[in-house]
Amino acid sequence: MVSSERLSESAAPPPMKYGVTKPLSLAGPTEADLQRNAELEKVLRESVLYESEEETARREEVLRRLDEIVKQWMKQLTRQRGYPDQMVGDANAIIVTFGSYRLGVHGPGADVDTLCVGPSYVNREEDFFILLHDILAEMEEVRELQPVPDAYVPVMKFKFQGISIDLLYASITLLVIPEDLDISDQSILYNVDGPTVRSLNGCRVADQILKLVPNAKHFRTTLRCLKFWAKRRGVYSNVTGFLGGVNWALLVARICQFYPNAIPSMLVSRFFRVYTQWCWPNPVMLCPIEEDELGFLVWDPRKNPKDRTHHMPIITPAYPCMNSSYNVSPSTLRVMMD
Ligand SMILES: Nc1ncnc2c1ncn2[C@@H]1O[C@H](COP(=O)(O)OP(=O)(O)OP(=O)(O)O)[C@@H](O)[C@H]1O
Ligand SMILES: [Mg+2]
Repeated sequence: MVSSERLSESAAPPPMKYGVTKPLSLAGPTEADLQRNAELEKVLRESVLYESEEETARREEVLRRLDEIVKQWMKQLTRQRGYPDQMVGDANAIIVTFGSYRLGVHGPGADVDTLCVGPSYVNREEDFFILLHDILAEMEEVRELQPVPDAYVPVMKFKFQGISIDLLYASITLLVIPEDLDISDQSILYNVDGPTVRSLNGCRVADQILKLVPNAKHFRTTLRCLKFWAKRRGVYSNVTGFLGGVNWALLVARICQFYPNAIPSMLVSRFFRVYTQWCWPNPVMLCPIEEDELGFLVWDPRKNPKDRTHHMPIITPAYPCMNSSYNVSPSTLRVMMD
């Protein structure tokens, strides 16, 4: 005889699949979990992990100003190049955010990662790093302007009204940039060079992460908590071989996929349960790695010998998928596992 419990189990629809495997558990919170969650949220609030309303408003104002500045720069440049009036009228550039600000997990004083997207006739080397640089250098509100054109991801760093900004530039194969440009669309990568793909990648990754988690609010609270923990434990830093913002975000997002109905207090404990048992270098990924249709290098240890040397692969979810934690060494991995 089949028990009624078994019967109802087999009659239920197959569980919704998030990511590359089925969930590990569909359990929701118990009373005790709800109580622990309220305590967790209280601790996060008391630890000043959230910025004030005033700071939020200031960041928004700074982003509005930046958007105005790049739009003016674009019009001025289009006019100087002698394009017809209609094209000057249509000339446009947009500012989009990525990183922790875009994910909604930035704390007080965090930088804002921004990308300016411009048309095909406006380049990074001169138009961005010389013309826009000089416009910014003249402005009262801009301090500590520091161009880094030769970085793996070329960037202009500065403070705008006291807020730290990382500004990247991507010139795409359009003559006019629409205000509602969809950066997630793969066609944006046609005919662009490596630094441009890498510059667009941050926004594409942030968008994908938010799409691939079952509950963005729970994801955010859990990530805030893990970032707080990692900073206190001294393991929050990409450059020193530990994990940075995007790596922690991907690890937490995968836990959210494994436990789609869990709330942050449960997700934090499952995080440690899963990753203390994880068999590295098995990769953590939020979705299957797409084939390299456009010819950009994607993470593939079967094809690329270098990818076989990665100790803790945490794969980005937007084409071209890469390992975001190539800096981790056996010793930093051991420290994090301990
Ligand atoms: N190693 C990396 N691999 C892939 N993308 C990266 C890497 N490092 C940075 N990025 C991209 O640049 C963005 C900004 O990096 P940043 O170090 O400011 O992290 P963050 O997520 O914004 O966290 P934080 O709150 O510390 O600023 C990341 O979210 C990610 O999209
Ligand atoms: Mg950042």
